[in-house]
Amino acid sequence: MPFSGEPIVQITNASIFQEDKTVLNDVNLSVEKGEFVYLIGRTGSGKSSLLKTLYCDIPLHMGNIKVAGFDIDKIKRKEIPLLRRKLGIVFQDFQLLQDRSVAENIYFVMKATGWKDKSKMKSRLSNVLMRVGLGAVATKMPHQLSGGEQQRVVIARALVNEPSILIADEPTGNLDPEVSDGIFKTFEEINKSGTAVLMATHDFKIIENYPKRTLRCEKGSVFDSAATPA
Ligand SMILES: Nc1ncnc2c1ncn2[C@@H]1O[C@H](COP(=O)(O)OP(=O)(O)OP(=O)(O)O)[C@@H](O)[C@H]1O
Repeated sequence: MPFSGEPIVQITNASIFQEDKTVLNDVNLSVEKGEFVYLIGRTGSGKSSLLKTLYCDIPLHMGNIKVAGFDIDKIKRKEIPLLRRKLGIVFQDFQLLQDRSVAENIYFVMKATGWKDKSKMKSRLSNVLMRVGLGAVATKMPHQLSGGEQQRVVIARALVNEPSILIADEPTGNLDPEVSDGIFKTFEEINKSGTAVLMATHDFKIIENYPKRTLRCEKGSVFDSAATPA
């Protein structure tokens, strides 16, 4: 697939920290608009730390990172919600509010990101649920859904503001293989409609079945499967 324009993620000479410890050194990579990239590596190799730095959950102390047009090294506190509106973030543990219905979970994010018009909210709700293959679940409570369905709701919630990139941290980590496959295909569908996906995963079945460019965190560095050997 041809990619055009400025990358959606551009990392230049960045070091990734956890508190005062360097987790990854001198990271240089980019993710193009509309690209689908895996982030792999052993437990503790720095995948989550790298992703968290991209959405400003961990501060960037060294280097430059540009995400969806925002300079992460210069970003002001008040701009962080604007950045996050351009990103869809999906975690392993579904992080749905358990005391609210599916619709209320999604409306919660809409309200927090400035949506006001009730009829537009309603139509966006059915649109995002449809995109993840969920029909009549809007009034259900999270505990009435399977793990796979809950993860679909999380993906739907992440799509509310039409993000340019989905950042997913082990999105299939807690699911059975067949369910994982279905969730993965949902990410692929979303990617086909133009949203870039950066997915940290340990799920080697998925990587084997759906090979893509892979970034591997190892011994403090990130290796890119697309890089030409020196
Ligand atoms: N909140 C934290 N405070 C201090 N150190 C942390 C914190 N979270 C992670 N670390 C450390 O940072 C390093 C990288 O962890 P990170 O969670 O980024 O790895 P990971 O590759 O995502 O691992 P996993 O696959 O288990 O999620 C590890 O040495 C970890 O112990």
